[in-house]
Amino acid sequence: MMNTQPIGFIDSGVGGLTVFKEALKQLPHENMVFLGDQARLPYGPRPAEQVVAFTWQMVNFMMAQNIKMLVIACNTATAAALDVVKAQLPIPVVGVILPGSRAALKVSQNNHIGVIATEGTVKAGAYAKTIHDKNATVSVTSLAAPKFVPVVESNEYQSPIAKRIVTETLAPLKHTDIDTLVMGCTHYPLLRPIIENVMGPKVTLIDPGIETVSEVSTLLDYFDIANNDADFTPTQRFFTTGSPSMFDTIGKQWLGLNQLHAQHVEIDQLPTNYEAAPLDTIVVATQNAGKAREFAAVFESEGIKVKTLRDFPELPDVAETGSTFEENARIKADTYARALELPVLADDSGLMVDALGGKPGVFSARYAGAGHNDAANNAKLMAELGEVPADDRTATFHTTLVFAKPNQPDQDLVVEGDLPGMIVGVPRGNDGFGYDPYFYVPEQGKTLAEMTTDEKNAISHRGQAIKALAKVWRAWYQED
Ligand SMILES: O=c1nc[nH]c2c1ncn2[C@H]1C[C@H](O)[C@@H](COP(=O)(O)OP(=O)(O)OP(=O)(O)O)O1
Ligand SMILES: [Mg+2]
Repeated sequence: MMNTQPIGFIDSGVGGLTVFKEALKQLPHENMVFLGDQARLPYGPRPAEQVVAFTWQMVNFMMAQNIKMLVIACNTATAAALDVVKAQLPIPVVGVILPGSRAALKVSQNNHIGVIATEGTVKAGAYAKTIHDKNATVSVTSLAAPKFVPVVESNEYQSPIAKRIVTETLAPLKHTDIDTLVMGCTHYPLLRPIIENVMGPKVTLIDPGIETVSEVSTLLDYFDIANNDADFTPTQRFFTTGSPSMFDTIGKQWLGLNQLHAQHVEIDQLPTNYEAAPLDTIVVATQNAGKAREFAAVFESEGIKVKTLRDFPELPDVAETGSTFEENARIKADTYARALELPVLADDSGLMVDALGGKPGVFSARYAGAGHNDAANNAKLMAELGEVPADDRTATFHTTLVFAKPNQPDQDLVVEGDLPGMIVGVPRGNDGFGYDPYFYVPEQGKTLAEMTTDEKNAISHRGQAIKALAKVWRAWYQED
């Protein structure tokens, strides 16, 4: 797969760059976007509701960058907002606390883990809770280190001041027997040499960022949204709500880059909650103009535009290799949903003639051979039916519709519709497409090609399937 949508990283400031640095290492082909909310840091002392509101503003900024995955590279924001953001965003969201807790549990020998973090993270008990969920016998000692973030953000993290602050702050932990210390704020790994020095060799430091990026990597594969093109040279973009010059200085140093130009952005007017983009377009994975017209007639009457594969000429064809309508519709919907990163509706349909043992069925489009040629297909149908008497020419048109979301291959929505009728020996009517001129509907006294699009939709296999879809798709669309 070649998915070049970026991965988004958000933090209150430059701390998230410790996670970003790890991502550069582990995910060398991914485009990435970073946002630091430096104008409003530190997040640590703020009330949780405010951290949630600020986080949504960062998330909304990121969603406008068309990201395929979000990393909350901030422990305070993870503690306050991960659950709600994860529940509402249509893309995968990763926080830092669970991966950090997992790493600490793996390392600790004596089951006594220390955590240093911001006041917000400590107050929420985020690490203690997550660690105890996994192993209730472990004891966790948490300590707030509110002075660390300002030291890092002012680019003093290698200075004597930093040494003094770290030594003073960590003093209470020196009297414990912790053998593992989680750096529970993404700013802290910048202070790692000093923290290591103060805590001594018996304490192993945990940088949750490293484990977080491993989880990101796993999820990219799981959702099949990684960019696996080894020749691809990715770009990194950096945004800050504060001053780009300070960001650039620390960023270049920490990431070891020669060039780094962060762009200043304002996000405080963005919404503090998430509103899914209103659905105004449905993509139907079809090359068939006749089908497209019928979908458009239904959806456009509800104010929804219909796009088809003709609007995306760069997309490759897929082979309809299934042996049922549903299999083929799934192949079309799933493949194009993933390629477009959008929900996609596919239609697989066909004509089943009783006197021909249900043929042409799933082979309706290719009845007379490869390619789409309605005239050749109809000629073959007439030839095959030969002298079969009019009364025995019963047939059924069938449609299976599959609606697929890009990130949830197991949640495809499937509906069907059937229309019984008769195959006539002489074509009638100029509307419709495919086998329509030969498909006679006794109740209407017309072939499908003698009906307007609306008349056909009112009774047809496709029209019925769309009606079944109409009852369920909005709820399905909004589900995770
Ligand atoms: O209402 C219909 N009225 C007349 N003919 C119809 C109808 N519905 C399906 N049919 C015929 C057309 C095609 O020969 C085959 C569907 O094949 P099927 O693969 O689903 O569609 P397709 O290849 O034309 O377009 P695509 O796969 O890009 O959606 O059955
Ligand atoms: Mg087809």
